[in-house]
Amino acid sequence: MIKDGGKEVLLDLKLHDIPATVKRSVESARELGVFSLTVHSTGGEEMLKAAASVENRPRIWAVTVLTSQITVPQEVVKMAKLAKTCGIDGVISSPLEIGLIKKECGKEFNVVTPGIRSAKTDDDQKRVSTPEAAVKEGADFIVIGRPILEAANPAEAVKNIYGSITKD
Ligand SMILES: O=C(O)c1cc(=O)[nH]c(=O)n1[C@@H]1O[C@H](COP(=O)(O)O)[C@@H](O)[C@H]1O
Repeated sequence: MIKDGGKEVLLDLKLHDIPATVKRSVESARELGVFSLTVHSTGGEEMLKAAASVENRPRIWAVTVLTSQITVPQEVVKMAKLAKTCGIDGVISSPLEIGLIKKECGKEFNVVTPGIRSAKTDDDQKRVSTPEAAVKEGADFIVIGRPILEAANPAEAVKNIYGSITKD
């Protein structure tokens, strides 16, 4: 239905399982025509390689360290490098590590960033930054949930965020 409307689907299941099961899941996602899907980089080298080995597959992005966890940038970069070595197309990381990942893994390696907050909030996200900062650092995609879903006027919230990232 979404595809029929000309839109792309991110299947955010964060797969984390034995290599054979993850491979089968990627094949199923391919049959559904999804644009991209997520796996946990902590699933390890064999799992990541199995996911990446599927032919004509959706784009795969590996979660480095969840944005709800406190960590150091070096740990995030370590997971990003592992994912890249295994043939994964990019990573999910917080906006705070974008520059470092791009520097270490190259500009073509996708960086997708949740943990986007225009103002300080008291929720579970620990490594956050604004939409403007994420785009400026080179994020390929930004993921924004509650600041839109829980806004009094979600359409207005989207308009404001879009305005903030498209002004020069
Ligand atoms: O893989 C993800 O999408 C993801 C990874 C991560 O490290 N942190 C993270 O928040 N996400 C997802 O991004 C979305 C962020 O939502 P909000 O925190 O409401 O903006 C949620 O759907 C999370 O599941």
